[in-house]
Amino acid sequence: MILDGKKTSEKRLSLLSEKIGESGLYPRLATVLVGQDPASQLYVRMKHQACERVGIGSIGIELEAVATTQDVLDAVHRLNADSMISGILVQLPLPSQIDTHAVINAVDPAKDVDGFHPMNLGRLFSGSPLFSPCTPLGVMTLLSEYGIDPTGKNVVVIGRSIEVGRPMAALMTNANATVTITHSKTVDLSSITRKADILVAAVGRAHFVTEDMVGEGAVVIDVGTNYGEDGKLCGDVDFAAVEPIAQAITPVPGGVGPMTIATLMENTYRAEYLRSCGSLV
Ligand SMILES: NC(=O)C1=CN([C@@H]2O[C@H](COP(=O)(O)OP(=O)(O)OC[C@H]3O[C@@H](n4cnc5c(N)ncnc54)[C@H](OP(=O)(O)O)[C@@H]3O)[C@@H](O)[C@H]2O)C=CC1
Ligand SMILES: Nc1nc(=O)c2c([nH]1)NC[C@@H]1CN(c3ccc(C(=O)N[C@@H](CCC(=O)O)C(=O)O)cc3)C=[N+]21
Repeated sequence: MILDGKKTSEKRLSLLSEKIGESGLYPRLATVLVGQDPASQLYVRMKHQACERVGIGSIGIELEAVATTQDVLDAVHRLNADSMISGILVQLPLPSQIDTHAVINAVDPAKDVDGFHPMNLGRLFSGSPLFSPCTPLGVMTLLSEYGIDPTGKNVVVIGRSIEVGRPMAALMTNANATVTITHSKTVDLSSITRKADILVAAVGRAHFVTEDMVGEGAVVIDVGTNYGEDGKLCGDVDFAAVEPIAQAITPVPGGVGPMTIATLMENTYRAEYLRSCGSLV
């Protein structure tokens, strides 16, 4: 079975659009883009388009590639103080001269729709999340839409980044899975991945997950977005080889990527909703 992230995200965006319309609220997302990396520009554009589709206002702050940490912090502080803004997203990766941790830490946790602020990660890890990172939360939503319950399942996550691997493991733990996180220092990776009922690949290497690494009937989630030499987008999983033995698998494109964007929209609405109830100050 193919887990269709494109279709599922369309469904979620339509529902969200109705919900926003009925709420009388007008959420607004601010994106901060530093430099002119074409992939980052594309992603930011996609986020603005999704905003427009669901009735979220959006503004884009663009800074030069030579911007300093202080320049980015100034932009973030202005957005924190701006009562018109519900959510803030600083597009990653930032140029190497910028202190990414300082920037993430500067975002008001109540506007942190990416869920990368230590307070939000701490809440996620303690089992009472406020905002969870969009990519792993989008994976949870996709599984739930297909009726796949992680309870009691062996989940193996390849990758331990703050953006994907670690929060993925935390969300799965909160959903009662038994979780193993693996990374580049893991010994005998395939013996571990073969035991997974649900395998999540967030490595950043094309065709990294081959059929010998996957057990019969596993659910395979491919987070990778790699651009091949031909310029085409492909995931971390060798789809053609793994699909026949998997119970369910996400394609790239059309899998986790669109779910990330839909989840960002849901988090932004949530930020505005919580603010309107006075749940967050
Ligand atoms: N679809 C979407 O919405 C999104 C997709 N992505 C994509 O997901 C992928 C992962 O992203 P991200 O987590 O940010 O990437 P990072 O580069 O931050 O993390 C990659 C992880 O993979 C691990 N790794 C690298 N090589 C191996 C190996 N040989 N064996 C086992 N583990 C290995 C690294 O281990 P170590 O820690 O030891 O270095 C690291 O933990 C990328 O392709 C990215 O583009 C990311 C965000 C959103
Ligand atoms: N602060 C921050 N938050 C992020 O969430 C964030 C980020 N920085 N930096 C980069 C990664 C990557 N990311 C993706 C979003 C959508 C698709 C997506 O929709 N992909 C489409 C295809 C897009 C295409 O045509 O290339 C798909 O897979 O079908 C992919 C990847 C969010 N990220």
